[in-house]
Amino acid sequence: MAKVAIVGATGKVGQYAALSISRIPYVNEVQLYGRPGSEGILEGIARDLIDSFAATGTDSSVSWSCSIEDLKGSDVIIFTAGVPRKAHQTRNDLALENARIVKDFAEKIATIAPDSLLLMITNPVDIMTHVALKYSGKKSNEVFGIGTHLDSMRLKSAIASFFKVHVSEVHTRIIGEHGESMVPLWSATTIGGIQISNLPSFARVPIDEIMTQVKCSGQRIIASKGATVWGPGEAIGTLIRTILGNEDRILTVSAYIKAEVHNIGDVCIGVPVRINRSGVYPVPIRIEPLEVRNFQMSVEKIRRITKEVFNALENGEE
Ligand SMILES: NC(=O)C1=CN([C@@H]2O[C@H](COP(=O)(O)OP(=O)(O)OC[C@H]3O[C@@H](n4cnc5c(N)ncnc54)[C@H](O)[C@@H]3O)[C@@H](O)[C@H]2O)C=CC1
Ligand SMILES: O=C([O-])CC(=O)C(=O)O
Repeated sequence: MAKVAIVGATGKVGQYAALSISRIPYVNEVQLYGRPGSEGILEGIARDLIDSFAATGTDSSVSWSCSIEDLKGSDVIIFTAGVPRKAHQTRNDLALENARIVKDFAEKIATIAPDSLLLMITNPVDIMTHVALKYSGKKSNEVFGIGTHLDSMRLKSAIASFFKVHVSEVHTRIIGEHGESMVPLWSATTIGGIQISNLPSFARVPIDEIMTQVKCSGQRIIASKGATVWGPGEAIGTLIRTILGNEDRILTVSAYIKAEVHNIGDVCIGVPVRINRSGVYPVPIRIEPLEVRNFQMSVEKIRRITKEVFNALENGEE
């Protein structure tokens, strides 16, 4: 059984993540953590969550706290604290503001929760994952981000809809930045176990249209309803279930790579990893030359912004 804590639990994603993880049978304690002063709202969220349990037969305990020491003993800490973007912004526009929040938190939990896995959601998630890794001093398998898992879900739905098949028949993944430079791996996409390019109808797939839809999904949802909530919340649920069930599934998350993709590394970015109870393990892969080139460009972009953020954090820049 496991204790899972949510940092940023008063936020929109934090609240839905709480509901989503409370339904995982391995979770016996959900801890809602918020900034000092948010005790009242945390209590309300906890009560509302507990009200749902009688209907779902959920049997976890729910606690709330504004004291960071209470995160001690968490098996996994899900980090959703920070500013979300407005529809006219890119995720990278949030980098420095959110990096300061992540750094402060990572330094504190280094001693409070040295054994916890840390799942980053806050955007820009690849850069926040690297900031959390650096300042928490944790091992690289213990700190990871939701990365391109949600983008891969979005692509999977779009492909299933085009081919009129159940989503479970589609296997695909997107690697790279959770953002504009993301790279769909058509070479790793199958429908009913058949490589997608071996299906005659592949020629009719509107690839550019589908990728625009995937890339703009977050922005479109933010423009119309203010925030993306259920997609990320369910993605968080899948990741936590995979970890706590020690499932060894291969999912695409933001992880620190050394050289696993064609010798490209020293960056936190979306890649296929094997996930289990002790964390994430990037899977060495070989992909098509065009995919390598696009991944390399995505890596260079993320490395550059990460470096700028690290420099600004070290120099105390505003
Ligand atoms: N990577 C992904 O796939 C996704 C990432 N996100 C990101 O998750 C983050 C949260 O999004 P929402 O829940 O919609 O935002 P929200 O505004 O509803 O919630 C933000 C949370 O962060 C806390 N917070 C804000 N400033 C803080 C500070 N200085 N120190 C400590 N805590 C602070 C707030 O109290 C609140 O709990 C954003 O950065 C958003 O971009 C959201 C959806 C998907
Ligand atoms: O678009 C955003 O800012 C939120 C997010 O990362 C997503 O839903 O993909």
